[in-house]
Amino acid sequence: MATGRTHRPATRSRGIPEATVARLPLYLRALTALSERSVPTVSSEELATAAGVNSAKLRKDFSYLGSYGTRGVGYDVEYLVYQISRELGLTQDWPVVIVGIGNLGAALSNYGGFASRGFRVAALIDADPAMAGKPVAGMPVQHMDDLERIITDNGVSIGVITTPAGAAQQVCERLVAAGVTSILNFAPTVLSVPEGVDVRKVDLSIELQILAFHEQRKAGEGAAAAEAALPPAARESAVDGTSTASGTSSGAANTASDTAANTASDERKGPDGEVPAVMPA
Ligand SMILES: NC(=O)c1ccc[n+]([C@@H]2O[C@H](COP(=O)([O-])OP(=O)(O)OC[C@H]3O[C@@H](n4cnc5c(N)ncnc54)[C@H](O)[C@@H]3O)[C@@H](O)[C@H]2O)c1
Repeated sequence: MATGRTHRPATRSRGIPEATVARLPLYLRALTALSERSVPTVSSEELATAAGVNSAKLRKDFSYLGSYGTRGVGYDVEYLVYQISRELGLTQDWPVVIVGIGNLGAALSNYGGFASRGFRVAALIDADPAMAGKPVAGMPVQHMDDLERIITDNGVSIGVITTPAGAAQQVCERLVAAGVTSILNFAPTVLSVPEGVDVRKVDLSIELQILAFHEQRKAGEGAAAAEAALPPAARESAVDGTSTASGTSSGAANTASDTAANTASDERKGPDGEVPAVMPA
């Protein structure tokens, strides 16, 4: 098996940069909400705010789709929903298998949001013989022995891995050998896949680490601002009185921030520069 990562050029063959592709689901979510409220048109500023994206970036992103909007009117909501869905391949039904039906796998199986976005859970698969035939989210869990047949019969190209980390690579290899070419990995491990297989990873603890880093920085800034607001005499006595303690604690805080920042950014990129599926806000 090749060293395995998702090797993708920064720009897709049809000329849409990966960063734009990563923002398309954000636009689609905001547009779907507008469509549900029967809003006919939206300005780039309104849509950018709803999607949490800068409006100049949004206009640039939409230019890749050939969508420029109408001056003074904005973008046609329904047409943009169609365009983005088509670009993301969501105008067709995607059968998906979930492998590892424990706490997380069962929770994902019960999530209703996949179907409305074009993803049909075709099968739930687990290695535990005691699970076989048990209903989860209204479907019987199937055994790993049947994985290859299930994938072929259902034409599955997307697999979700929610097994323990130690089993994930082996599960991944079986999925790929059976014809799966896209994997959403929840297990906390880096998967090796051959050229042509896409892996997206989701790790909520990494997102929490990034938030912890920002929380810590906010707390540090708050303490500095409070100290700066003190009258000079009080500031000096505050510094004198706590010089050792504050020196130690701020040194520790810096070290911890640096560690959190490094961990978060290293983990976020992955060794191959792969970006996790969940993007920070
Ligand atoms: N990405 C995240 O944010 C996130 C959050 C929570 C959990 N996780 C990860 O998700 C995974 C599952 O967590 P969980 O709490 O659901 O665990 P769990 O133990 O409840 O479930 C794991 C399931 O995988 C099955 N399994 C084990 N080996 C298998 C194999 N070789 N083939 C098929 N099935 C196999 C087990 O029988 C079990 O049903 C873990 O790796 C965990 O670290 C990730």
